[in-house]
Amino acid sequence: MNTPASPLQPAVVLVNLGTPDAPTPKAVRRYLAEFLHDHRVVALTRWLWCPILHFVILPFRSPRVAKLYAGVWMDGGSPLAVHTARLADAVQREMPEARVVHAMRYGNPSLRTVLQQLRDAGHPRVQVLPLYPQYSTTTTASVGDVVTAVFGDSGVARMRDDYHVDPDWVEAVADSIRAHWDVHGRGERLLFSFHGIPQRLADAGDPYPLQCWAGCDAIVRALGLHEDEALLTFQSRFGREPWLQPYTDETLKALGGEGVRDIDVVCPGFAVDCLETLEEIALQNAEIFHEHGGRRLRYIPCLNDAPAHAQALAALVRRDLAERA
Ligand SMILES: C=CC1=C(C)c2cc3[nH]c(cc4nc(cc5[nH]c(cc1n2)c(C)c5CCC(=O)O)C(CCC(=O)O)=C4C)c(C)c3C=C
Ligand SMILES: [Fe+2]
Ligand SMILES: [Fe+2]
Repeated sequence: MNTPASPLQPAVVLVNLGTPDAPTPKAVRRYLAEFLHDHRVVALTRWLWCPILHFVILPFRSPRVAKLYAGVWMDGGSPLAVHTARLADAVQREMPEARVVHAMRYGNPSLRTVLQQLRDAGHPRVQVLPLYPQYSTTTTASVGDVVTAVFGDSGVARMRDDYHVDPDWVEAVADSIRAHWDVHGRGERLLFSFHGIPQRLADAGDPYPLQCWAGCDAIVRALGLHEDEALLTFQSRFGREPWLQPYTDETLKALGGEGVRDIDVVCPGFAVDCLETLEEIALQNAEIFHEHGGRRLRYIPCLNDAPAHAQALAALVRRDLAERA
């Protein structure tokens, strides 16, 4: 937290998922252990899940995933950490009237610690914005758990649930796609790839897939695309059960086989670039597309700390704070 503290100001906390502190098996293991112990992420009973996690997933996944992180690591750290910090700085510049900080649900800076510091500093209003445009019990609700644990029902802290069809955000994403087309040219299709969740959770009422569809629809309309020019898929499967479909990798294989040569991919479920966009989409899925006959997969970066992104988020937070004034 690098902004001078003024307890009378409202505080704004931008929360992202979290990421390892280093691209090493040890740091990745520590991060995955915290992440995958969260009941919101894996709800299996602990006597069943803990042996699988401690004896299979953590020992085997950590060294493999550490190599993937090493391939996208930036000078200042993991892309998710660097871009989230820069985004918080950009929102702070848009909101001099508030103290804007960022926190991570897993890893550092720890959400619990950041919230405790803000509570102890006596900020009268704390507005929490999870950097997930679409609500999911696996992500947004987990942030809510920590907010409730720290602030209880004091009324000091409030959290926004989603912003998947916020007009400023939709326009910022659409503008970033247009700007990318202006510089790099336009592929035959625009594929929207969102992080998946288990299908079981959607069946139980998690609104996440509906919000992905609604947001995608709004962006497609803002771009004036025909329905058959855009596709929506889900990436980042984890475990063996069915996740939301269609899957991104399977769709790219099929498109390559159908003779589609150039494709653009955008990931509006991710506020900032991270392992899942820079490695899974821009590297792994680009290779899959090539292997199946595609020529070029152009990845359109996340909004990151673009001024339009910071302005859209600042406007959301300002509205949320005004409702409580
Ligand atoms: C954008 C929203 C996200 C949802 C919904 C989500 C659900 C979800 N994720 C896992 C398992 C993993 N996700 C991992 C990385 C990761 N996930 C998100 C976002 C969402 N996850 C982001 C932004 C990232 C990247 C973090 C980074 O450091 O860059 C990982 C770690 C990487 C790996 O081991 O593959 C796992 C594991 C589950 C199980 C889940 C819902 C049940
Ligand atoms: Fe455990
Ligand atoms: Fe994830």
